Amino acid sequence: MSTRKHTALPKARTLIEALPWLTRHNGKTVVIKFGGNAMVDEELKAAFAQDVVFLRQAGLRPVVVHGGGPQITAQFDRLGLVTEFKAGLRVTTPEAMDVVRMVLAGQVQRELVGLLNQHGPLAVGLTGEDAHTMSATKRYAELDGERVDIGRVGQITRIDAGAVQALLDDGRIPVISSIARSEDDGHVYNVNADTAAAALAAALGAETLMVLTDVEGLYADWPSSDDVISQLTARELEKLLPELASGMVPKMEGCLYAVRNGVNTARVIDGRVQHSILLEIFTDEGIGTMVVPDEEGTA
Ligand SMILES: Nc1ncnc2c1ncn2[C@@H]1O[C@H](COP(=O)(O)OP(=O)(O)O)[C@@H](O)[C@H]1O
Ligand SMILES: CC(=O)N[C@@H](CCC(=O)OP(=O)(O)O)C(=O)O
Repeated sequence: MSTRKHTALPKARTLIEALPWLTRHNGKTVVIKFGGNAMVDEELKAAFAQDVVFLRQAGLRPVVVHGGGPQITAQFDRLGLVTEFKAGLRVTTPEAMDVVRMVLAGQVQRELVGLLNQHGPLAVGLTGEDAHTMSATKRYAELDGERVDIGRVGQITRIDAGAVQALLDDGRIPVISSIARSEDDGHVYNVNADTAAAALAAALGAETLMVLTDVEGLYADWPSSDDVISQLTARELEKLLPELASGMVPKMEGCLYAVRNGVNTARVIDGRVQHSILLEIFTDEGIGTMVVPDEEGTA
């Protein structure tokens, strides 16, 4: 009996350590972007689902916005079709849009909803099309100073967060695919998932935007070094933006947009580390890169 008590004590301490964080975050909305590159294996995806459900049961209001770039590319491969990116955005013909929509809404979103719902009737999947959650107009890519037509790629013009708020109020976990309804015509647009998550976080007045990816955070001098910048202000990030490359660009632009539009912190964290969400929310040692608004920072 006494041995059992003794071995259980560290567990109680761990729970107590989380108390100030639980108090601080109670009732707060957290938008979590789960990148396609972070969905490495089944175990990680299951741990992701556990973390999100944990947040919900601990009194937070988590919202998941998911990507699926590698999964979309794999589907193109299976179909024997070629797909290309320009300035980090997928060239999306109307036929390609069908594939993007099928993979994001029909495959990746369904899988995440299924994993979350193993813990109860919690997750509800939707795309930005549903209830006009995300509206967009055509976005062009900038290549060597030239405007390039990349098809049905959208830039978000409006977020109607009503349906997402209603789901949160009902105790659900919304899982959202980055597809937007078109303001221009009756069709839909492919939206980068980082951009979609940032826009939604701002519209929801979220406390935190958390972007899970396949690196430890923002590297100061990528690819020469893997020193992670643990914290920076919006102004510091703005100065760094022109030097960033590839997939980090929409992530950091999204973080900047979020903190400049009412979100308290925006973080990029390593989705390959199991339970990285819990480590980031409930401990002092943040594990990735945290962007804070100017007035709270050190710029
Ligand atoms: N400064 C940087 N710090 C970290 N990663 C960077 C940086 N610049 C570019 N990257 C690249 O960005 C990638 C993450 O973006 P992306 O591949 O789009 O991921 P996701 O599918 O999670 O959205 C990293 O794997 C890395 O190759
Ligand atoms: C316009 C554009 O490029 N859209 C992305 C949408 C998915 C996405 O952003 O997925 P990750 O977060 O996994 O990169 C695409 O088609 O790949």
